[in-house]
Amino acid sequence: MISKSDRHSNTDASNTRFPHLVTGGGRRLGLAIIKHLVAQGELVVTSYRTHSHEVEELNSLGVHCIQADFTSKRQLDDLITQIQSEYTGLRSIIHNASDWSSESEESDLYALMERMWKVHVAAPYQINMSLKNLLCHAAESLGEATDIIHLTDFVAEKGSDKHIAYASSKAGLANLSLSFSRQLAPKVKVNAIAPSLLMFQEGDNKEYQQKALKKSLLCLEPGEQEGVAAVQYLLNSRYMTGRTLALDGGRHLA
Ligand SMILES: NC(=O)C1=CN([C@@H]2O[C@H](COP(=O)(O)OP(=O)(O)OC[C@H]3O[C@@H](n4cnc5c(N)ncnc54)[C@H](OP(=O)(O)O)[C@@H]3O)[C@@H](O)[C@H]2O)C=CC1
Ligand SMILES: Nc1nc2c(c(=O)[nH]1)N=C([C@H](O)[C@@H](O)CO)CN2
Repeated sequence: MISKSDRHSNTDASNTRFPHLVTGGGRRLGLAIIKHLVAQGELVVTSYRTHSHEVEELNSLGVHCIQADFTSKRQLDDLITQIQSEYTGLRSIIHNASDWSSESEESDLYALMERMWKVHVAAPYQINMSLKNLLCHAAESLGEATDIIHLTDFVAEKGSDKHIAYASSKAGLANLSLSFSRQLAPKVKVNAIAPSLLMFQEGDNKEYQQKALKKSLLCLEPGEQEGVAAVQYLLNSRYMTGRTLALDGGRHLA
């Protein structure tokens, strides 16, 4: 029997390691979270929508990459079925996948809201409901709580002028943290991370960037590692659940 202190943080007495599931792992924050976990020797499964050289890189790192567009119920069901058939437990589920669409980009507003809800609420809800038993099994085997982490957004609480449907769906995602933290305690901790600005999109011009930076007290673009550090804090925490880490540079006071 190896002592708990000798075990890898994510290995049970039978030396079984339980993977992290990260959704939207093909770029930016999701990709950075995965590389951070892999660098620590963790096992990772990820869902991606669009195949890319980054996905190929993740495959070469031993990450189990599964294609799934969350606007397709069949693809979401297939993702869940594949994970249920290949794994007996999960160390965490990190809901990072997101579609940041605005009203200006979509003439069919019903379709926009439907897509926002599918990606940010329906998919995380179905994944949590279908895979919570794997999180609980891993917690029992490891002798410590496992994690669900929802990537929400500052605008979930404040609303948005140009991303109304997006913001409302992120509020729905934030609400999932409350229900699942009550339902799954103490085996599973359920928390959210609500950034206001982590990193700009490639196409954001200087005028837009300057305007966005001035919205917070700290006036800076922290970068993806700010989000990675928040994820690691929640994975390490033994006493936080049902809460949200606000990564907003003091925007609530600006
Ligand atoms: N960047 C920031 O400043 C902020 C980010 N956040 C949140 O943090 C998280 C990470 O942000 P960021 O890295 O910028 O996100 P990105 O928008 O750059 O990437 C989102 C990921 O989600 C995937 N995705 C998009 N649509 C779907 C879909 N229909 N089905 C499945 N996957 C999909 C994308 O896949 P593909 O690459 O194939 O398109 C991509 O991998 C998100 O939840 C975001 O809302 C919140 C506030 C600020
Ligand atoms: N899925 C995404 N959500 C968000 C993004 C993004 O790039 N992808 N970016 C933001 C911005 O940082 C915005 O808050 C300020 O420019 C918000 N959500």
